[in-house]
Amino acid sequence: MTRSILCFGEVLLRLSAPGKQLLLQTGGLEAHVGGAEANVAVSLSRFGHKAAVVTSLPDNALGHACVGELRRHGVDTDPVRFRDARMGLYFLTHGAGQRPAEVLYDRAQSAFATAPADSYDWETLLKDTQWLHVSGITPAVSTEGADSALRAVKAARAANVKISFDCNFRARLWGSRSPQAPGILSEICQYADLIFGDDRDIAFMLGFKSDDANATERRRRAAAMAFETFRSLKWIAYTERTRHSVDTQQLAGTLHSAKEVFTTRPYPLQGIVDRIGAGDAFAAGILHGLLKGMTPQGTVDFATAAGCLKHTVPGDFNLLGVSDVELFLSEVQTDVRR
Ligand SMILES: Nc1ncnc2c1ncn2[C@@H]1O[C@H](COP(=O)(O)OP(=O)(O)O)[C@@H](O)[C@H]1O
Ligand SMILES: O=C(O)C(=O)C[C@H](O)[C@H](O)COP(=O)(O)O
Repeated sequence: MTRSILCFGEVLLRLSAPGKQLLLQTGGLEAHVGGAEANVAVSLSRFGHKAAVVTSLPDNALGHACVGELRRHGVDTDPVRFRDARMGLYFLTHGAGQRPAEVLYDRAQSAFATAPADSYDWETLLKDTQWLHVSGITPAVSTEGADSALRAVKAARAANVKISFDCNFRARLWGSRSPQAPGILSEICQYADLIFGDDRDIAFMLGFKSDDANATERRRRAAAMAFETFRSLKWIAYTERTRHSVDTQQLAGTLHSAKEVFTTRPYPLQGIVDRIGAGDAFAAGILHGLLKGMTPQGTVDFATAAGCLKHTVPGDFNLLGVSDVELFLSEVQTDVRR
């Protein structure tokens, strides 16, 4: 049976301070499996698609526990490679009120970051696959990651597999390699059918100043420049977050084709439980719509609803299914379903 999507990237163990506590305030840490690309795979699997993850993990209890967690949510982990190297971690302190969330990475020299680019046999891995999903985090983690991501998208293009790329800019990961970032990210975008990225990502990659005061106009101009520059590109999608505080925000979604723009209304987000992974939930929603042949408006509505709902689920993964998203979109007011 054809696989809907292969997601390539680092699977991370996330260690977070409980509730709204500061890191190590009371000594406890909650563990969740995460990582941008794994989040997309889990969400698509929960939406009923055949999703697989390809990554490199340590050949120890941590690496095997991560694989077990992905499998629990129906993700195919056969392509996962195990190596004798460390687990990539990130520490998270949730935000509250006027205090933003804080991510502390501890992933240098991880099994994924040090995996040589020839660790992955893309020709075999991409067989019978409709989409490859990669993100800008992989080239940011190491030169090996950058080489691997480029090899992956080139192989996907050669095999006629569609390419989804989430720009996911992470300044703290690029570090001293940041001058190389625009060149590497835009080379990957040359192969992409679908990009998740807004005007900031596009301006950064193409090296222009995005200074139009009107945000909508700024995003539309940037998208037009991306369609002109990246010749394989068919879709650009992003969310727009309006922050009143860390706990009270609004989220709206946009999907551009080369000729048209589809947007949603801003949805209020109240009592946010966990905002990490909302971008990945949105990405999975867009991919779900494209895989299902939904209309562009239906696709961005579904994706934005999925992104909103992720804010209610603790952990990196959006574990909600299609019926949960449809209930959200129906705007039926209920506090208990029974
Ligand atoms: N310094 C930056 N340069 C270029 N793009 C950036 C920068 N910081 C963030 N971005 C991009 O802006 C977009 C919004 O980022 P962010 O506000 O962190 O929200 P989200 O969690 O929805 O990705 C993302 O697509 C991200 O890649
Ligand atoms: O930063 C990384 O390297 C990670 O992969 C950690 C998180 O899982 C994703 O960053 C979630 O990203 P959002 O969906 O944009 O909140």
